[in-house]
Amino acid sequence: MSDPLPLMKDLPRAKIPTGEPFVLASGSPRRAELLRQAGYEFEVCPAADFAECPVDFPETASEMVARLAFQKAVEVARRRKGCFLLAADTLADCQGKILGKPTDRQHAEDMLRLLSGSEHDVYTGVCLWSTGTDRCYLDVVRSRLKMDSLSEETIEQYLAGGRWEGKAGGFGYQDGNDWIHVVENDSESNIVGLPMERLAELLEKFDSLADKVYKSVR
Ligand SMILES: Cc1cn([C@H]2C[C@H](O)[C@@H](COP(=O)(O)OP(=O)(O)OP(=O)(O)O)O2)c(=O)[nH]c1=O
Repeated sequence: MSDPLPLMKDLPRAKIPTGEPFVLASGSPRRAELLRQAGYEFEVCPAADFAECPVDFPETASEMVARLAFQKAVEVARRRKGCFLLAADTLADCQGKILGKPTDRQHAEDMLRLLSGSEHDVYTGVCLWSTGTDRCYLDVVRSRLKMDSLSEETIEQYLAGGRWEGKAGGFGYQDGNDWIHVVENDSESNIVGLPMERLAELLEKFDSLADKVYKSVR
């Protein structure tokens, strides 16, 4: 379900460091809306679904969002030359269980029941990549949330509204629910898919932070 993102006040914006066209390598309507609200000019070029392929080795939620953001950037960088790419990935982590987007309503319900009454973390991985100069930087931002214990009625109502679709952890912080609270790092934009404050910092410092994507072999 596509629902409008409430207006977020005072979202920061920074210059694209290389002057290349800015490309959002994501199909997330929330990420595009956040960039628009901050006043960025950009094109949208989502990564193919296979960029989110699963792997069979242990990794933390933080490692996984960094890897997936990088994979999405790699996939788009192959096709879109001479641009400044931004790719991202968002996951929730509750007691060591990593929660991505629910595959169906039952999956969303299972996630909500797991999160109900607990604290959990939301991680967003951000990959910035200047394809013209072949320099890249990866970062991860974490926010901690607490969900009240949800009644059967609340779970049923929320699932019936369909707003769980396409959202990591099966719920949207932005949906105006009074049962979800920020405990640490109140970057609301991070929770909904793109840490706008960190993005502006990374753009400002990109020239000193970023490194060649591959140093020796390409
Ligand atoms: C935790 C949380 C996530 N989300 C969203 C942000 C992301 O769009 C989505 C996580 O899925 P992602 O795989 O990070 O992104 P996406 O599939 O929407 O887009 P793409 O893969 O093309 O980049 O969950 C919310 O909207 N609200 C929330 O509270």
